[in-house]
Amino acid sequence: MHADTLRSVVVLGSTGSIGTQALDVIGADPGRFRVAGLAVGGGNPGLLAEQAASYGAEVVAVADATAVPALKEALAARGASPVVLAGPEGVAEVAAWPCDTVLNGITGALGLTSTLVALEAGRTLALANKESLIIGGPLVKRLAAPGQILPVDSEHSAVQQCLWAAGPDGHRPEAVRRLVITASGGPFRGRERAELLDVTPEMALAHPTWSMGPMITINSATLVNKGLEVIEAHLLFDIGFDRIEVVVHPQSIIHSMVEYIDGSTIAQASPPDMRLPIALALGHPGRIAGAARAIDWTLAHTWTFEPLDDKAFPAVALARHVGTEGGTAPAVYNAANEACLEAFIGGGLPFLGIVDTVAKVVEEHRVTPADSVEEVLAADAWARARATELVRSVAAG
Ligand SMILES: NC(=O)C1=CN([C@@H]2O[C@H](COP(=O)(O)OP(=O)(O)OC[C@H]3O[C@@H](n4cnc5c(N)ncnc54)[C@H](OP(=O)(O)O)[C@@H]3O)[C@@H](O)[C@H]2O)C=CC1
Ligand SMILES: CC(=O)[C@@H](O)[C@H](O)COP(=O)(O)O
Ligand SMILES: [Mn+2]
Repeated sequence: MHADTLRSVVVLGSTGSIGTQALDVIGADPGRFRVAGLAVGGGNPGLLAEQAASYGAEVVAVADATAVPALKEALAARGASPVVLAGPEGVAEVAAWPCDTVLNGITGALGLTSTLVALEAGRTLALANKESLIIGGPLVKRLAAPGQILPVDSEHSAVQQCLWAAGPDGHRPEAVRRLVITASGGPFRGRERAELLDVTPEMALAHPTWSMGPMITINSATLVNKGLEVIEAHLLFDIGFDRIEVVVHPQSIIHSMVEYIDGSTIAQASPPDMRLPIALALGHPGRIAGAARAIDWTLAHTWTFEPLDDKAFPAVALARHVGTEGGTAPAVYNAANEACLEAFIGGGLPFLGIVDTVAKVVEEHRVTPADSVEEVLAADAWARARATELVRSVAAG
């Protein structure tokens, strides 16, 4: 590929699970990609410096300004001299840095500003940070031109591929009967509610099929991740909640499906490896050869499907409820969950308390429109504070 066809990429959250895999994809094809900028929280300045030096980033940012001295020292030791920015404003500046594609691999609601800034700057947004779309909802959608957001989340990348595979006619909304989103079921699949009483963070962090950051891993255990993904699918593909189904598929090989009105179902299948959806979003509209391993059809293997147990795992039904309410409701669901995760990891809330508390916060919330960032952030702040109060009152007995 000629140098002027190089695609420049900004990777936000470059030291995390998505970020490091994105750099693997980029590094495997230096004729296709170059790294324009990197941004992180600041927990691992040494790794950020190493990435900046290896990939020749023009700019790096750490959200936590106290990490700057260690970062500068590590950069100097590697002979790298990118522009160094700090604080949330520094991260936002990297999100708007001149480039072709911004990959948002930041975790949680913190990723909202970057999503908005990248879209406003006109960049193609490879979106792993589902939370920003879910909480920003109409705000994010208003900013995004058709095709400007490319999903990185494996299920949504799969749906996108199924829609593309069906050709121009299959992509028409009236041709689609429903989307079927697959869920691994997490480490506690098959358990009843009573069997979830003494689940520890260590147990919840043991995902059966994917290796991911801690927040999404625990969200997979509670099925909150699948709830968020149902809302994400509704927003990305403009389809009603009554036409989005969840099916448990423990092997995580079928990443989702589209059922058409004529009874045909198109599914996307590949071994669980995020480098495939990342490569697809970064390389779009091309496919990157060897981005991930394909299924080995010489080995005997079985794919199974089962219904979701909504009694033991009510998070998906709750997400459908907040998604249907719209406005600030999804932001409240997400923020209450993030606060509860922190409490669970810190030992201050039992596993079942996570979704129970989110449900209480959602019930108390008076939904308002989410037409501005301020409205979304106010709902987010209220939900975190209320969830924290409820957690404390439970702990106090
Ligand atoms: N991991 C996966 O396989 C998948 C992840 N996703 C989604 O992708 C996103 C990232 O997940 P994952 O990679 O697992 O998470 P990780 O926890 O592994 O990584 C998060 C990254 O975000 C950085 N970060 C934290 N705070 C900020 C901030 N304020 N500004 C900039 N960067 C920040 C972290 O830096 P530091 O460590 O310095 O704090 C780290 O680099 C999530 O939204 C998740 O739901 C979706 C599908 C699959
Ligand atoms: C890899 C990915 O996209 C994750 O969101 C994954 O789907 C989590 O697995 P669960 O199906 O267990 O939520
Ligand atoms: Mn997913």
